[in-house]
Amino acid sequence: MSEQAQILQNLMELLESRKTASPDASYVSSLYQKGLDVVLKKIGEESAETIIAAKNGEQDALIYELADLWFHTLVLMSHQGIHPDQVLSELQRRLGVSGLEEKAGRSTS
Ligand SMILES: N=c1c2ncn([C@@H]3O[C@H](COP(=O)(O)OP(=O)(O)OP(=O)(O)O)[C@@H](O)[C@H]3O)c2ncn1[C@@H]1O[C@H](COP(=O)(O)O)[C@@H](O)[C@H]1O
Repeated sequence: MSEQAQILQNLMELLESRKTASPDASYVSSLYQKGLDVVLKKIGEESAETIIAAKNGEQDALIYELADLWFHTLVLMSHQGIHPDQVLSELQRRLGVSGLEEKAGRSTS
C-alpha cells in the first residue's frame, strides 16, 4: 500500500473509532453526535471556503481548504458506512471513459 493510501486507511480507522468516543474529547465524535445535517453543513462551508481560496489564487490556502473539504467528506463516508475504497472503485470503473461519451449515453438527461 502506498504511503498516501495508508494515510487514508489510518484516518478511516480513526474516524471509525470515534463512533464510540466522547464528543467532549473528540471533534469527530461531536460531529457524529450532532448528526447528518451538521456534517453536511460543514461540507457546504468547506466547499465555499475552497472556492474562495481558489478564486483568490492562494495556493497554500487552497491546499488547506481542500484538506478540510476532503476530511469532512471522509467523515460523511464514515457516518454513512461508506469506505473510500468504494468511491475509488467507482472512479476506477470510470477511468478512460470520456465524460462527454458517458453523458451522451445516458437514457435521461
Ligand atoms: N484531519 C482532521 C481535521 N481537519 C480539520 N479538522 C477540524 O475541522 C474543523 C474545521 O472547522 P472550521 O475550519 O470551520 O473551523 P471552526 O470554525 O473552528 O469549526 P466549527 O466551530 O464551525 O466546527 C476544525 O475544528 C478542525 O480542527 C480536523 N479534525 C480532525 N482531523 C483528523 O481526525 C482525527 C480525529 O479527530 P478528533 O475526533 O478531534 O480526535 C484527528 O486525529 C485528525 O487526524
